[in-house]
Amino acid sequence: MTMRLDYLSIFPAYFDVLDISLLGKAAVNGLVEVHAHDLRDWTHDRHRTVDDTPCGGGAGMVMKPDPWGEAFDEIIGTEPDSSVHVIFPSPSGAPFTQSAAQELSSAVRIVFCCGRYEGIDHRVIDYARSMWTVHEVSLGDYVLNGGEVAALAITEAVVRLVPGFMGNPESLAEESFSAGQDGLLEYPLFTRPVSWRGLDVPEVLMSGHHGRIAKWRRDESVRLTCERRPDLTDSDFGVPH
Ligand SMILES: COc1ccc(Cn2ccc3ccc(-c4cc(N)[nH]n4)cc32)cc1
Repeated sequence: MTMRLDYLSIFPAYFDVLDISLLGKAAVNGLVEVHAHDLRDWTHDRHRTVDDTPCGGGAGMVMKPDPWGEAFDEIIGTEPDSSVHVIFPSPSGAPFTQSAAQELSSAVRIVFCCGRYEGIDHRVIDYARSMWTVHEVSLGDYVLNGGEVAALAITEAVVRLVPGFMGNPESLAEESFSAGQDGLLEYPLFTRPVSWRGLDVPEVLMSGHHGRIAKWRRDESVRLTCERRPDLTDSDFGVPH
């Protein structure tokens, strides 16, 4: 099953990068199909205007609804279809999580609507909600200039979970935030040389004693999680506060 990804933006060149590395390979393997579109292709004035001043006043500019609606008609269609997932990155969106990425990895179609300026006329989101499955998502509590970088991050988080994408699916189970780690941060990783600039690999990892290695790794995950992400330590996970 091929996943179709569409990107609507006034900077479609942001998505040229999707031809590189793993994502490029996935596209070649037919796992994903990527289409980037310039929102200005759905404007009709000489200046290809996509923005206007906010109703009710306020600073900055708001993206007009018209180009979005015409782009939707052409790219997605005019019939409702709940199997189409439309993602609006937004500073006021719900936090994007690994479980959201997991859910989206089984989608047949995802359309990323990348806003700029102060954002998109809200009726665009309301219209999209009446037609498709809409997700307004934030990448985190920091401010970007537009939705493109967020769309790239979400794309990578989702596509790497598509069955057949990762060469070694076992590696997915051991990662931070994956269910396999009980919601804990990943333990520190080491490889050869065993001694490097006076810094040595922890002896336990060279002991060949799998039980002790597993305990060291678990203890390190708990220590790191308590130190850096107390919000992840919850009595449900049995991790001490
Ligand atoms: C505070 O109000 C703001 C309103 C708009 C903007 C610029 N902008 C325009 C579209 C757009 C889409 C996503 C994001 C974004 C997402 C996250 N996690 N941070 N920033 C930012 C975006 C900045 C701030």
